[in-house]
Amino acid sequence: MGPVEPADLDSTYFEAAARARLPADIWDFMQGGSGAERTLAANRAQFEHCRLRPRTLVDVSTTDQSLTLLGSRLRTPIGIAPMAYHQLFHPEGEVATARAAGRAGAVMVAGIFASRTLEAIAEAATGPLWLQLYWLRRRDALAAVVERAEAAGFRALVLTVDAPRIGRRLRDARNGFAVPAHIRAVNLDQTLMAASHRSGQGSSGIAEHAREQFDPSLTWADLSWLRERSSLPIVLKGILTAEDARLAAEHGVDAVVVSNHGGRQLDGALPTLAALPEVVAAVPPTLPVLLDGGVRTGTDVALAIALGARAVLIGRPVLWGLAVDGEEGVARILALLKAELDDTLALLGRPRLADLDHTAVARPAGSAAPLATPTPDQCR
Ligand SMILES: Cc1cc2nc3c(=O)[nH]c(=O)nc-3n(C[C@H](O)[C@H](O)[C@H](O)COP(=O)(O)O)c2cc1C
Ligand SMILES: CC(C)CC(=O)C(=O)O
Repeated sequence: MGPVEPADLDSTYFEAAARARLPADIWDFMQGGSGAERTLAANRAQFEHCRLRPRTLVDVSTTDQSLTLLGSRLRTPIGIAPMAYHQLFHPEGEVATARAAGRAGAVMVAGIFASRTLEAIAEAATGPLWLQLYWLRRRDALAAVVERAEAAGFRALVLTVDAPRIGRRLRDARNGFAVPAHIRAVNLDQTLMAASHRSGQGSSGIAEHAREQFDPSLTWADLSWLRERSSLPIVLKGILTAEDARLAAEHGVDAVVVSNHGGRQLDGALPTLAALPEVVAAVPPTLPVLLDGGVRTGTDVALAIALGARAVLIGRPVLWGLAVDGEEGVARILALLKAELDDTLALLGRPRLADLDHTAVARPAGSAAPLATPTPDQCR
């Protein structure tokens, strides 16, 4: 083995390196949140606030972070969150990301606004792929994408439910951000995407595009339309309350993602780690609950799993890796997070994911007292 690169010990290296490489408006689009960015900050603060309760004299000579999720075998509970337009960050776009996910044994959720075709992404992937959907007014276009995804071998549909319109992203509005003309959501008819490429006065192309093309009248009753069109598992992304978690279970969805869209939608929404326990408590134990938002270290992954998440999704750090070194950069970010989680499992005295339960988390933060059962306000 050669010398260890300092970069491979610290994901903040990738953040700084990505910032140095990216044009300011693309950096802002990626890194930013909505409004005063309170929820963006709260996602991180909640992880900082929680503390672990390590057990000792446990045999940790073997650690194991593998699991089965929606029928797919994964080598890690760390997956890639859906994000639009990976070619903003590297010319190979989603194809590079998919290769890196495969190398890590991680699930990748491709976005409906992917800049590479579903077929090219599927060809590059050696691990499971899911496809994220926004509910477009043009249901025929949505149905066509779903059909293509199924044919290409995608294994689940992830419907984003926290975006009837785009949050007030002030950085994008100030920058008049528009998706550059040479980067396209190639899986959709370009007449449906034109507004994304036009920068408006005091608004962004993506916000104007969503107003034009997203269907804000979507309700629970519409889920049956999607169910009728595909036999793939359906995952709802953007659940933050017990009420909606219960409705999701009642409507027969196959998994939910506790998410506030990385602080990019409703500013002031609660941080995902704080919402997680009530969502987990509201659904049957067989229904997988995932979490995203602010997961930056192996410790964060362990906290989320201990509080009931089956897996986590990573957003911005994947794009930092992609911007720095394409497939290799994403592979390095995923390898780093996996190595950190492996260390955490060993030092926490919980060598398998199944050993990680609420007794691994102190409550309230800083207190050593465990709880007999998890409560919605654990670690708040
Ligand atoms: C640049 C960017 C683009 C995104 N695009 C989408 C998208 O198209 N669909 C979606 O459901 N979520 C999208 N998200 C939200 C992510 O899926 C995820 O919820 C969030 O980034 C997780 O938080 P983190 O970045 O703090 O890890 C996007 C996030 C970023 C940063
Ligand atoms: C093109 C956008 C709707 C994608 C995005 O920025 C997001 O969903 O956060």
